[in-house]
Amino acid sequence: MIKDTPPGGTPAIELRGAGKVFRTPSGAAHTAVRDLDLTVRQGEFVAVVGPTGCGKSTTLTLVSGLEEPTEGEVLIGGRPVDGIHPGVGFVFQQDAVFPWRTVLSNVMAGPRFRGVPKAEARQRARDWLRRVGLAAFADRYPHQLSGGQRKRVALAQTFVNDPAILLMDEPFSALDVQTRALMSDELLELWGGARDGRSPASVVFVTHDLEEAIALADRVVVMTAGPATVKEVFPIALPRPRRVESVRLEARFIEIYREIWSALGEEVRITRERGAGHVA
Ligand SMILES: Nc1ncnc2c1ncn2[C@@H]1O[C@H](COP(=O)(O)OP(=O)(O)OP(=O)(O)O)[C@@H](O)[C@H]1O
Repeated sequence: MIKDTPPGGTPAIELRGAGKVFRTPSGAAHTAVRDLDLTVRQGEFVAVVGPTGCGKSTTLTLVSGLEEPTEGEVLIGGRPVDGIHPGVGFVFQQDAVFPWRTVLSNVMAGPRFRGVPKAEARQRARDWLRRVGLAAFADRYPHQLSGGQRKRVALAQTFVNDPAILLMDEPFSALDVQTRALMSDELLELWGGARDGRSPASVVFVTHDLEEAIALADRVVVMTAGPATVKEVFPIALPRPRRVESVRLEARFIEIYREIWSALGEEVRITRERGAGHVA
């Protein structure tokens, strides 16, 4: 087990003994996550893997401020999370685009909402559309784009707000395998080069795909079967820059995969043996 303390400076995200109990419609208590201890450093890319339904998304909603913990603490930049933090960006499996707005207007929406003057918002949006390879698509509507292109819009929409923290919940899982690998590479490039010489965003990336987790992350967090807590944290000592299609063929990658799978596979088996979910 790797001790989870950052080397110095204020950690970007801290979960300290955090837990979440939901009330089900029948009034019963359902523990989704428990005793979560995790620190994400500034500029660190952390991937979270765990069996289906274990509580990965719930962990993200606690960090996002969309839900409050019922136990323990969640801190961003050393302060308790109190509602949705302006420095946090999200990318989910479902695209959060406005279907009635053009691509450009979608990417401008965040800065406009934050009070950026129209001309500057347009300029920033155009710049991000260029960076994600969609400069020629600014006037299209979301339904006129492919799944991968819509995902690029979602990335531009998020990065245009210059988030210090990026929360991603299976952002590429609806894409085909090749597009997915391409998008992972693009994400790494955007993440590495986004903040003009400043430390990159701190990322928490939830995925079902262990290969994706290893290819992207500095550390991979394995969660237990639900109610989830941190089972083990694995540092990924693979050099950057990485290209996901080539890095996963490296001998070291395969060794890391085996090591993490021995921890994750056990939790997946427990979840399967219980059936789809767990009894709270
Ligand atoms: N609002 C809610 N009310 C009641 N129970 C909830 C609520 N949200 C989530 N849960 C339950 O909490 C548990 C964890 O759900 P969560 O979505 O966090 O898991 P997950 O690991 O992200 O799942 P998956 O891998 O399938 O996406 C599940 O049993 C789920 O049914």
